[in-house]
Amino acid sequence: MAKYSVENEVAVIAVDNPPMNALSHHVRKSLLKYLKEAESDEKVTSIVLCGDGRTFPVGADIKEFHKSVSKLGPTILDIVDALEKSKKPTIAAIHGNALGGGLEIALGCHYRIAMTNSKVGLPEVKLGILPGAGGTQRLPRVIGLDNAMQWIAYGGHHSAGIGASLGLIDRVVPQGGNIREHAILFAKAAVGKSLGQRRLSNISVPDAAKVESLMAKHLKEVSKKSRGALAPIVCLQVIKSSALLSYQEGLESERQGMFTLLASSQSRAQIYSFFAERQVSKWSVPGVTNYQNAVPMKVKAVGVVGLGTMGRGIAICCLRAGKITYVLEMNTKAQTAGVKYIRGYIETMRKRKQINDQQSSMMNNALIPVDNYNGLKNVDLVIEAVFESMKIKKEIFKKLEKVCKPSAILASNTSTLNIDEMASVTKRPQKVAGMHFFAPAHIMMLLENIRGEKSSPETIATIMDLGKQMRKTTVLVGNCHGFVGNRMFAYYTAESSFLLEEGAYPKQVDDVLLDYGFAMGRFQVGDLSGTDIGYKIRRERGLTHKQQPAGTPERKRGDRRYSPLDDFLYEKGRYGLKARKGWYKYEGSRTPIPDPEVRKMIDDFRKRHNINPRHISPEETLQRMIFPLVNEGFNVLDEGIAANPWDIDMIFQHGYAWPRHTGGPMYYAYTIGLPQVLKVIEERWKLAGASEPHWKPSKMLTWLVEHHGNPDINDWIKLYKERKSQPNSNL
Ligand SMILES: CC(C)(COP(=O)(O)OP(=O)(O)OC[C@H]1O[C@@H](n2cnc3c(N)ncnc32)[C@H](O)[C@@H]1OP(=O)(O)O)[C@@H](O)C(=O)NCCC(=O)NCCSC(=O)C[C@@H](O)CCCCCCCCCCCCC(=O)O
Ligand SMILES: NC(=O)c1ccc[n+]([C@@H]2O[C@H](COP(=O)([O-])OP(=O)(O)OC[C@H]3O[C@@H](n4cnc5c(N)ncnc54)[C@H](O)[C@@H]3O)[C@@H](O)[C@H]2O)c1
Repeated sequence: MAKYSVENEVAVIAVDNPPMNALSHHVRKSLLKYLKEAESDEKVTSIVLCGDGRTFPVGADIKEFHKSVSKLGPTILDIVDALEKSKKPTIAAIHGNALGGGLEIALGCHYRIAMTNSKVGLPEVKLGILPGAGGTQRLPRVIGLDNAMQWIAYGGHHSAGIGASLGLIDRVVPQGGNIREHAILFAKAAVGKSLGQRRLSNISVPDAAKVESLMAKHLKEVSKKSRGALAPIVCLQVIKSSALLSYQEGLESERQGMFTLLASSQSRAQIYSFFAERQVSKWSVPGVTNYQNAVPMKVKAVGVVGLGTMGRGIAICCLRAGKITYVLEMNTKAQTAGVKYIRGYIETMRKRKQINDQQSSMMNNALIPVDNYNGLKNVDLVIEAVFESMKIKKEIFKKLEKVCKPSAILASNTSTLNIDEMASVTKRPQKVAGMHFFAPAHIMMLLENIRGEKSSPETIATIMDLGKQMRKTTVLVGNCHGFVGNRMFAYYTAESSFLLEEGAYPKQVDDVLLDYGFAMGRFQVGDLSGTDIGYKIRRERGLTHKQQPAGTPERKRGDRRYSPLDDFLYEKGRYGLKARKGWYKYEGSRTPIPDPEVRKMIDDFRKRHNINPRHISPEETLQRMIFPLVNEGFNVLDEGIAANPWDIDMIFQHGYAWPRHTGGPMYYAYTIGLPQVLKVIEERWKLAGASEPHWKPSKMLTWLVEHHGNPDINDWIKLYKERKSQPNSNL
């Protein structure tokens, strides 16, 4: 709804649709009604449009997309038109965020004023669509093509100050000011002034002459940054029309572009992702606790043990979240290097103006290096990030148990190991949990939090809350080897090596993944993270080539198929980018170059095992990489290790850079259709047999297909768990 009042001859229309004032159908109806009322009321000389509560409208109601209600008029464009055509000056008074359709209605207004801390932007591209209420045609007319392409194709949020510097915002209201009062005064002063040039559809695009070169520049950038995504490209094509066509023709191109994008599976996947991101914070442990009733502990001070690759990134996350951060490292050199790295990073943030001088000195003061466990006696929570060894981790947990106050939570950043086993050496298993960060910890958005068997509701609530304070996409999962992400990802990695054995080379596999939309292929990522990481994990599990007793078949571990190619690579000192050689070689830059030495290693291996290499199609490559991972995803859901398919999808989008426009592995399977996915898995299972158990069709997947075909992803858990809970379900 909207609220209407007239103050001092100024009509004030305030959108009132909490929490974000989205422009839902009922809001659009009421907005247009009040606009007409203000227009026809002779006592009204000007009109202010604003948002009640937290914010100016943040755009269309995303819940209405792909539903019949979206087709009900008036549209946002009808409102934009009415605002622009008004004979009385219209002023948008922005506080909070003016995003998407919200900014488009502000662009329909003759003037825009904004609170200094407000944000503006057209983020539709992130939903796989484009600004569909004239934004692609009006924004370039105010801020120029180059800026508009940048804003729309990347969907960023920009400060009011930046907006003002580009001519989008006519006045910035300082902190503490009352936006509504300022807008009313502004509106009074605008009465009687010519509105001709204030109607943005009347003016031309300032840098229209540069359209071709700008188009080439931005197309190149988006194809690199958003590989495989349709929306950024369609956005650019439609913005181009603003420079070459009339406003009306440009609008038609916008309409066509919107139809194309709305009809694509990508927009559905991205809208799913928008809600999934918010859904994961509403965690629940069925029958035990959930986000609404568990109360987090207050965490003022955190300890980080181990200051290697992960520990330093984790410490930065803690400092950014305002925590006093004690860091303990056993190796003096590593301690000095780690502290230097963290302080250097704080300084970089300051130089980039991500933090101010005061914040920088607060963070520096909050970083406290200690050289023994006693130094951690006052912390509320410890995150252990030492070598991936159960023995070492248990020793550390025993020490922490002794020195830390009884209320302190003990968390491990282990990527694979059993949290309950670590908890078992303490007297506080209810206070033990996993906090699995992804490398680099201060950059990657994912935090996979692991609840142990005995973790208390307070412990779970605290680690989830801490993730939120760190602004991470924080997903709660259960305890098992590799948890959700690494457990599923192991099959993706394993299959990639099997593909090499059978006929592919690293670049061939990586190219397929790049075409799918990954920013990097599996072997490029392996080189970037370091091939030693996987090796150490395999060594901890006794799997590596060198650990096997004489006579062990090279391609088997127990009765399972195993590819030793990754071990051979490591044993040749090819540790990845840091060694300037891994699956690829690197000559002076980070560009991966296929290396004949690796090719020879693979060829020799095939010869030794009498493998006749065959051509492997891109389709088979993709299915072999992704479908076992999806199959394991269903096992993870079946076991309750992940609560929902979108939890898995968020883990992969934010922890493994899975392309957002596919929605994630589980949503992708849904897009393809579960029956088709199962068919391929079953065929492969027949071929591979018991030595490749990751192809054994998941019970949950099989049941869903047999009984429901391709049910809505939102119903998977409900349908399956209902059936599973029935007696004699055999599930
Ligand atoms: C604004 C935010 C940055 C705030 O972040 P914050 O972290 O503070 O809060 P949350 O993100 O947790 O949000 C709280 C709560 O609100 C829900 N919510 C937020 N935004 C919307 C929204 N736009 N619609 C619906 N619900 C919303 C959110 O889900 C949370 O609730 P939950 O229960 O899930 O916890 C941040 O919220 C944010 O980034 N929001 C989205 C901003 C955005 O993307 N805006 C663009 C929207 S798309 C758009 O505006 C399109 C326009 O160009 C118009 C296109 C017209 C084309 C016509 C074709 C078809 C059809 C559809 C109907 C359109 C009507 C029409 O034109 O007539
Ligand atoms: N590197 C990754 O990509 C990644 C990602 C997620 C999780 N992890 C997990 O994080 C943990 C750390 O991994 P990393 O890559 O940072 O390892 P790393 O080898 O870079 O750092 C580990 C650090 O711990 C220190 N250390 C070892 N024993 C110690 C002790 N008893 N007390 C204090 N310090 C000690 C070492 O000196 C070293 O500096 C592992 O459990 C790993 O599985 C790693």
